[in-house]
Amino acid sequence: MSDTPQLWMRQESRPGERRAPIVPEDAARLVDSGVRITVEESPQRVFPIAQYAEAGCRIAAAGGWSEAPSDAYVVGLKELPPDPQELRHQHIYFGHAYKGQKGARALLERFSAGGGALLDLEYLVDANGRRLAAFGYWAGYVGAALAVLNATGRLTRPLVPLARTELDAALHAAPTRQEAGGQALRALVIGALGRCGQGACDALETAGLAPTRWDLAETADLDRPALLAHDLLVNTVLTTRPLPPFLTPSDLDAQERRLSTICDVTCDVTSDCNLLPVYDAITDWEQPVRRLRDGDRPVEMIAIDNLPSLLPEEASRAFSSDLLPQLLRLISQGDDAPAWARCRDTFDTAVRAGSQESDHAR
Ligand SMILES: NC(=O)c1ccc[n+]([C@@H]2O[C@H](COP(=O)([O-])OP(=O)(O)OC[C@H]3O[C@@H](n4cnc5c(N)ncnc54)[C@H](O)[C@@H]3O)[C@@H](O)[C@H]2O)c1
Repeated sequence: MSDTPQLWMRQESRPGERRAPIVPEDAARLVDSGVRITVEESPQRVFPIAQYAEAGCRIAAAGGWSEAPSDAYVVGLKELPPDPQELRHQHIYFGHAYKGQKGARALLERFSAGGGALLDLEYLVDANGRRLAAFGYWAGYVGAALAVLNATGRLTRPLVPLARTELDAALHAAPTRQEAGGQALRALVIGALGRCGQGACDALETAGLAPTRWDLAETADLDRPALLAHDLLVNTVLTTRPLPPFLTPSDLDAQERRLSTICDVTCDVTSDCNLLPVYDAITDWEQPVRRLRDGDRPVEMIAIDNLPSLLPEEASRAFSSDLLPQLLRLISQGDDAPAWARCRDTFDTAVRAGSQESDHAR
């Protein structure tokens, strides 16, 4: 028997989450490379369990990870269930535990209590701090698609996960050229050179539009009238420091405004970094659109923070393909592999900071 650690892909416990961090084709590649993988059964995952079995994975019951061998890396995407309280494994997923989020301290304490560790996928970065595996492209694609469908009166509610062919068919059918008094819709993507931005531009092109593309150079001296002269705005900017906003509430009352649908893919609504302080809460699959201005010139906002989950197959494939080489390095080098060492350092720093805060509080 091999003494190298194994991967254990758990079931996602969040309702409606159909994505997987490792798709069956990549599971087969890992198995071919000598990696042992156990995959939990899941009624909601978009990839049938049989495909993982065919790939050579061992199959386990949903939730079986808590009994996995201690050296197994437990791989997932979204939050862990509340039990077991003590976490003894190394967990690879999006923990959202380092920015003071709700429940962050309690989660880190669960790891400390069990001797496990969080290898947070958001902090799996290269030497320049660039994310190595991310869902951005499909987030931007879906966000821009929803904006088009909303602006053309084609958005159906509630939103449900779908295949790209269905979404693209809806985009092809959307009357983007007849809207706004017979003129083609004018769409602007800010952050167009980034992952989400590229996805957004591609979705707009699929809908027959030629988006205006702005990134850092174009917003350095913001031309707000030009911004307001677009029907659709898709914001995909990533900023980690507060900057002057792209829009303020008074801009929505401007006479010359053409803007009628905004999709804030970035969704920094409650943070100091929010570049669109014209709304105060995200929207969701049940109620994807919020009206910011009524009357004959309405403005509507879409701000959904789990956009890639709406295209689970494509989003999973892209993410898994990014993650695959990193998993191979993890198995061969452990967390000595530079990217995983960075991840582990981020966790250790957060745990130390948490225990210092607790000491001060005593
Ligand atoms: N809503 C969702 O479901 C969802 C999913 C994935 C990512 N996101 C969020 O989307 C955002 C973008 O993610 P990404 O992976 O595309 O990031 P990225 O780093 O690939 O791209 C960000 C882009 O923003 C540009 N930018 C930064 N500051 C700017 C400014 N002031 N003006 C114009 N452009 C500017 C950068 O140059 C870059 O091209 C992040 O905040 C991320 O958390 C949201």
